[in-house]
Amino acid sequence: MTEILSEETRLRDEIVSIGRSLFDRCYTHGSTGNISARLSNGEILMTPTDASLGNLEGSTLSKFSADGVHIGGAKPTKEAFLHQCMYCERIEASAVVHLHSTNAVAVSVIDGLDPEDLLPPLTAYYVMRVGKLPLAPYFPPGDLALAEAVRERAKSSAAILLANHGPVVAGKTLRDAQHATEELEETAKLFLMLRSEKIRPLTPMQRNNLLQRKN
Ligand SMILES: O=C(CO)COP(=O)(O)O
Ligand SMILES: [Zn+2]
Repeated sequence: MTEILSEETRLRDEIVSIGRSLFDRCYTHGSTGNISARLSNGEILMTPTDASLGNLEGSTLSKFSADGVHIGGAKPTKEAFLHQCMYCERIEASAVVHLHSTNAVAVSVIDGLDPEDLLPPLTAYYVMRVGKLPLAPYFPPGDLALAEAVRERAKSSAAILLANHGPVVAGKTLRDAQHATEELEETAKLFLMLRSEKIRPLTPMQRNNLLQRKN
C-alpha cells in the first residue's frame, strides 16, 4: 500500500513537471494537450479538462480505477477514452502524452503523405524514439470515434498523429513518452524545413538496424 502511494505521489509530481516543461518550451499552448500515467495497480492519473499543462496541480489530477471509472480529482480531459484506448493496446505503456505541437500539426494537414507512416527516417533518434507514425483520420476532439481510430493504429505503433489536431504517444515511462513526443515534433520541423530539398533519409538497412537495437 505504501509502495502504491509513493508511486502515485511520484507520478503526480512528474506529470506536473513534464507538463510545465513542455508548455514552457512551447510544445503545446493554451489549454491544449493532456498527459496520463498508469500505476502498477492499473489505476490511471490524467490531467483535468481545460487545464494548461504549464500550470497543473498534482492534487487535482483526475484519477481512474483500473476498469476505467473516474474515481477522483477534477473533471478529466475530454480525451480520457483516447488515453484508455492507448493503454489497452500498448500493454508495455505506463504513460501517454498528447500535444498540439505546431510542426506535427502542420504535417497532420499535408495532403498526399503515406497515412501508414507519415515521416521519413531522417535521423537515428527519430527511428529509435518514434519508429513509425501512422495518421488517424479527423474526428472532433473528445469524439469516441477518434479514440477508436487511435486504438486501431495503436496495435502497431506507439505514436500516432491525429489529422488536423496533433500527436499522441505512449511510452514505458512518462520520460519516454515525453522524449518521443519531442523527437516527433523536432522531426516534423526538419521535414517541413527540407520539403523543397532533395533529401537522403536513412536507408531501410540503417533503419532496421536501429529498430533491432531500440536504444
Ligand atoms: O487537447 C485537447 C483536446 O484534444 C485538450 O482537451 P482537454 O482540455 O479536455 O484535455
Ligand atoms: Zn488535442
